[in-house]
Amino acid sequence: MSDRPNTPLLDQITRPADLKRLSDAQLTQVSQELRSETISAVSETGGHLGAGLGVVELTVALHAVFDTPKDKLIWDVSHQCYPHKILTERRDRIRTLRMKDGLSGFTKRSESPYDPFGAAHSSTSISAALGFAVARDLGGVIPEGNGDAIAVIGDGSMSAGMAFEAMNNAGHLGKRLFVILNDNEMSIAPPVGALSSYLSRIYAEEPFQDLKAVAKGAVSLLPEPFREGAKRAKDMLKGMTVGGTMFEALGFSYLGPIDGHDMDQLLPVLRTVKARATGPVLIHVLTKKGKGYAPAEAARDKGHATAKFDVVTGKQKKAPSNAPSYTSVFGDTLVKLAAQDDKICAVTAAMPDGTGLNLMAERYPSRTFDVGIAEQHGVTFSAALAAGGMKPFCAMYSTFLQRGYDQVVHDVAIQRLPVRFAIDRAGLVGADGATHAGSFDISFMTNLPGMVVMAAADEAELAHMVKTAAAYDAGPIAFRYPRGEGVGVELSEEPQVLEIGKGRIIQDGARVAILSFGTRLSEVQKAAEALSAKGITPTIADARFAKPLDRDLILDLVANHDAMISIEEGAVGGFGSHVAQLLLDEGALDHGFKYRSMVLPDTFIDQASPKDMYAVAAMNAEQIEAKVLETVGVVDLAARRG
Ligand SMILES: Cc1ncc(C[n+]2csc(CCOP(=O)(O)OP(=O)(O)O)c2C)c(N)n1
Ligand SMILES: CC(=O)[C@@H](O)[C@H](O)COP(=O)(O)O
Ligand SMILES: [Mg+2]
Repeated sequence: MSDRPNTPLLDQITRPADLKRLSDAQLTQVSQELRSETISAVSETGGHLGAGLGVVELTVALHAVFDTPKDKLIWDVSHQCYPHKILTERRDRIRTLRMKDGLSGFTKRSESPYDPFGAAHSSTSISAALGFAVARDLGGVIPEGNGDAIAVIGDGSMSAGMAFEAMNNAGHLGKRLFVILNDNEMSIAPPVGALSSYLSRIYAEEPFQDLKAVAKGAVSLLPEPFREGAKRAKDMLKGMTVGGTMFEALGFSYLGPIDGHDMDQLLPVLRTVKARATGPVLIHVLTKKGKGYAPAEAARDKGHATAKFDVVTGKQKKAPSNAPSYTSVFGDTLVKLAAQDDKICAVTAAMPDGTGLNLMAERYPSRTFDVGIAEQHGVTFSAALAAGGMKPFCAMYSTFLQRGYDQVVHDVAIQRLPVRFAIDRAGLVGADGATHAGSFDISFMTNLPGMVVMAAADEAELAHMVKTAAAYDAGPIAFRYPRGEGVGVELSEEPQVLEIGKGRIIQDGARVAILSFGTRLSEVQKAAEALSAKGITPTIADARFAKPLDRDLILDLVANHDAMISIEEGAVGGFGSHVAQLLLDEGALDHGFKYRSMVLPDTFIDQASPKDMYAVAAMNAEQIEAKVLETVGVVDLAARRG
């Protein structure tokens, strides 16, 4: 290491092996520099700031003690991985985070060998770590080698069933495995539930300052790892919990709680477990989300996610909005309907603000339930609320509803229970990338017998669909809408109840019909304007429903046009596939009628702006225009040659 004064130590770190040459005091200095670098980078890119700031010391300590990438460091959700990326050969690209062709905002196997397991949905890390540990012990061979497996999981993510399924299995198998429980007493919103209270009680029973003093005393016995003192420190730390913990009951050794911002505690404890552990160990680390950046620490969400910002003031640089977000239209409409109907209630899985249910929670707290990160439970809970005579709105992001799919089938659809699924973040979402894209819900919901599936073309349509769902008691019903702002249409005072299975004509035309499902409608309209200059006026229809399909509307379009193109913000197997099935069943394609569908391509699309992602998917106005020209056979040869 350079002895040059004032040279940031971080400038001398390219990869974790470089940390091994530093003293403990220098590691503390690296942490400070890493925190500044993280803040500086996220101020330019926007993204998940608070979680990363909370694990800066932990990141340095883990990389200093363990031997990544041979040892497998697995970040749960991985929204806290920016400091990890800086230390693992990616500092030079850290200012491209979440951008097109830049670094992913999450861990990603294809990006780096230091990311042994990708994530972005929560609570998968313990299962993954256990899989690596078992593969190691069975002699699995991979280029980086198979060392220790370490899962870092937050208190919010620990509330999901999957984490406990993994703990249960790990405790039974008894493999050497490390779980770091990063307890910052925050999820995106303040954490909820009995587990959260339990974790607080673990250290509330002993004043934290006392524990800290004892822990410090214990670890001061450990000038070097692997000495006799290590065992004593371990025993002392373990002995601090009164009467054992639920983790011990599950077969883990429990260590802690320790202060996750104090390198004098983190380093010796990690060295101790690395040297001594034989089975599964859980290390309970207390941290602060947003640590070390006052605007994040002061924010309601502790800086969970931010737009680009000014580092000095913390002020976020957001583009002014021209229309309300779909999320807020959903939240506002639901609150209005709940005022008229006391059976309306709402369920969110740890996303009250993200789904707009914060509005419902403020106005009707006794009818609003945040179940924690527990989509499976949230869906079944909603099913039984419906069975019990309530009108539950189960509001989830499309991507997270995937986790509750068996419950949608088994508990809701088969029993024909009138759960109202409000599916937010439908379609391509932008900077969060492929893991968060809402690509599959049209397919997986329309495949279910008895499920009604709607997509809003704009924010006014969304309000109608919320009202339609509230009025529909015959079985389950779902409506989907995208992330971000509406298109700026006027919202009616009184939303309407739509007729189930009926679409609407937006524009009458000739030769070709465009049948839109969802918010591609505005792109279709832009394409139609460009086409009119070329002498083509397509008919435009908004299907509103993918299930049941508006057969009359569709067969009428077939009867009066030479060709039809459907478009939806979803993968193959959804709306277009159901339309194709109808046309086949009706023999509508037997006589040369041309039908084409525009769906998301059969690839996972990397992060970029939604517009750029839809360009990759070939679903923006220009591409719709090209599809129409191609379909009706008026291909602009000059443009093609150009
Ligand atoms: C299955 C799933 N549901 C919801 C989310 C959205 N989400 C991302 S981070 C987060 C909070 C996680 O809290 P915690 O694990 O305590 O981490 P912290 O942000 O506090 O570091 C949530 C709810 C998700 N990523 N995955
Ligand atoms: C990490 C995670 O899963 C969430 O924080 C997600 O990034 C939120 O997305 P929205 O910004 O669309 O609410
Ligand atoms: Mg947390």
